[in-house]
Amino acid sequence: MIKIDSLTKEFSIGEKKLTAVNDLSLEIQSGEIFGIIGYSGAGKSTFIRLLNRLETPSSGSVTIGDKQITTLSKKDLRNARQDIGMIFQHFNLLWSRTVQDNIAFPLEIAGVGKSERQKRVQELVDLVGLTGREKAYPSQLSGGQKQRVGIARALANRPNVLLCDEATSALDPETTNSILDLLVSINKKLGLTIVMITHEMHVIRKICDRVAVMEKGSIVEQGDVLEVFSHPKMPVTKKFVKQVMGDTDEDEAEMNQLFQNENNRNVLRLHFIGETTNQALISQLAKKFDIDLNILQGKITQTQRGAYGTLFVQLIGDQHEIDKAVQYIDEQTSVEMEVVENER
Ligand SMILES: Nc1ncnc2c1ncn2[C@@H]1O[C@H](COP(=O)(O)OP(=O)(O)OP(=O)(O)O)[C@@H](O)[C@H]1O
Repeated sequence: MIKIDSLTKEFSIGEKKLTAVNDLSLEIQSGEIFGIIGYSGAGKSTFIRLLNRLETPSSGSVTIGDKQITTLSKKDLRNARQDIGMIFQHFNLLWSRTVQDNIAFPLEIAGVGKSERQKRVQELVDLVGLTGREKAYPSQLSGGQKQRVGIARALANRPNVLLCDEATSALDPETTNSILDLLVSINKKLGLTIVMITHEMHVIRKICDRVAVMEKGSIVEQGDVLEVFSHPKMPVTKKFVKQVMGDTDEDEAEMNQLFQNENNRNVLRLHFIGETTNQALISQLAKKFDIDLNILQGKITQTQRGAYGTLFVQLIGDQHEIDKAVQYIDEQTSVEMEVVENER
């Protein structure tokens, strides 16, 4: 477990003091993928660099496993860092070294012998999907491949924790997805705890179990990703959710317009959260009851903890059958439902 207690980092700029991380406390469980999201300047990079003491805190503590990182001597810190891998937005590779030599670098520093090093490097190359590219130089690789080298290098000494500092921000959406998939598979295969900072809600949605929202050096909201998606509290969180879900207020307004038309009766708003999200519900309803279903609008998005979203559906047919279908959704499924009333 990672335990962060009242962590504060102040920078002095001339006479002025700037508090980049402000009395921040947080617990991250072993084996989870924990995301920290915030806009530029929120203090995310400073925070993640405090975890492995690339930045020295002004006050507070960071404990990873049984080690209090903040009080370790330089030598003990060097050893402790072998348990904490890190990847970066701009990869931070050694440009004059090949893929295999970049990955071997932390093993050389740790004093691992040549034959064991070679074996480990090959394992890592295979793990991150770079087989055949061992002798390439970073300049010959795509952005996604460079990040794969970064990940392999970060995992070389078999760390328990992987810190990701905007690891996909320099990548196009498709490559971002492939790197995120790789991180999930590594998390599952190795039981690695992953802490990632990002300004993209898509990253949180796709791979994180829990999320904390950071603003002005503090965490203003945190929880399970699904919970935060479905019930965002703070304005900043609502803005991030909008990044992925679109503007739900606008959607509502559009739907209300539609309901002014009296032909639009029997409209349901189905709200899916997590395991309850069962898109098969629509086909089930059509099979079980003598009705047609017309999907008017909606958005369902997948998270690590299941899917989340809203569908507006109109039920068409005999009112008795429609009532039975509504009762079925209400009583037999865990989908949250609201019958949207026609105002006329
Ligand atoms: N070494 C430093 N010296 C002085 N101020 C710093 C230093 N590092 C960061 N800051 C300031 O601390 C605040 C938080 O910066 P930080 O980089 O941690 O934010 P961030 O959320 O990661 O944003 P970004 O994604 O833009 O880097 C900013 O106001 C920044 O200017």
